[in-house]
Amino acid sequence: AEWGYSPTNGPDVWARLFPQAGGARQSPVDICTSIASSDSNLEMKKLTFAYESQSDLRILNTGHGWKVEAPQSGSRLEGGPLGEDIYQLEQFHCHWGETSAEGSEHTVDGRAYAGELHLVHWNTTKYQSFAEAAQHPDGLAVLGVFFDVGNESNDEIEKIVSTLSEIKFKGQFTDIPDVIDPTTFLPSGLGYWTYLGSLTTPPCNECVIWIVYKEPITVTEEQVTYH
Ligand SMILES: C[C@@H](NC(=O)c1ccc(Cl)c(S(N)(=O)=O)c1)c1ccccc1O
Ligand SMILES: [Zn+2]
Repeated sequence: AEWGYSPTNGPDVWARLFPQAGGARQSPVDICTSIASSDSNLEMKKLTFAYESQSDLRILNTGHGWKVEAPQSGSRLEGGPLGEDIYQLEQFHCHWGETSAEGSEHTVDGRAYAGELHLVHWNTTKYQSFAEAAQHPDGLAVLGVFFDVGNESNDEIEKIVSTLSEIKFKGQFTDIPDVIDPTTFLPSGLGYWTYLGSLTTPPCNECVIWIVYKEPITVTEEQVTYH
């Protein structure tokens, strides 16, 4: 049974096929800024990240957007809400919609953004593999970055979007020749919201520490709409 986003196979029926989708810490959520509380000890342990630049990364058409496989043993995400554990980049992917008025998974006070980039990491301090980490409540950490549509195109996103014409159909993949540095996807303002949630796609494992940046990055309409 293929899951998707239609009335017959979308989020409202995922729980029939994927029991975790009916759980108590499901993502995405609407971030209500008025009730989000600031947590002083998050400020004490600054969230830090270090990525490598990689070329020839494989990009896949997942049928729900694109996904770049980027296992980076040299990458590190730590601090902030991640306790003493170190998380390593596994992949990054994008969610977007038919128009630039919608497409993000998280919303902020009910407002959707044109799209949302997810940098998926797993806890290498405690677990031996991504698959194993995804079975534990502190197994994954995902950085979410909202896309705002504006006049400037994002050069790094362009390196990715420029390959999509080669992978028009679900399951197709190709290599991105350019060097990609995931650091360039992050906004300059590093304020974020964080909460304990899940994969937003099946099997919806409740294993994700979410870190959603407040500041969106700007991309052009062409960079975030289906063609
Ligand atoms: C879209 C893509 N999803 C992932 O690869 C994915 C994996 C881990 C996380 Cl943590 C997330 S997320 N969105 O919570 O950041 C998404 C996907 C495509 C096809 C089939 C299954 C499937 O999962
Ligand atoms: Zn995602």
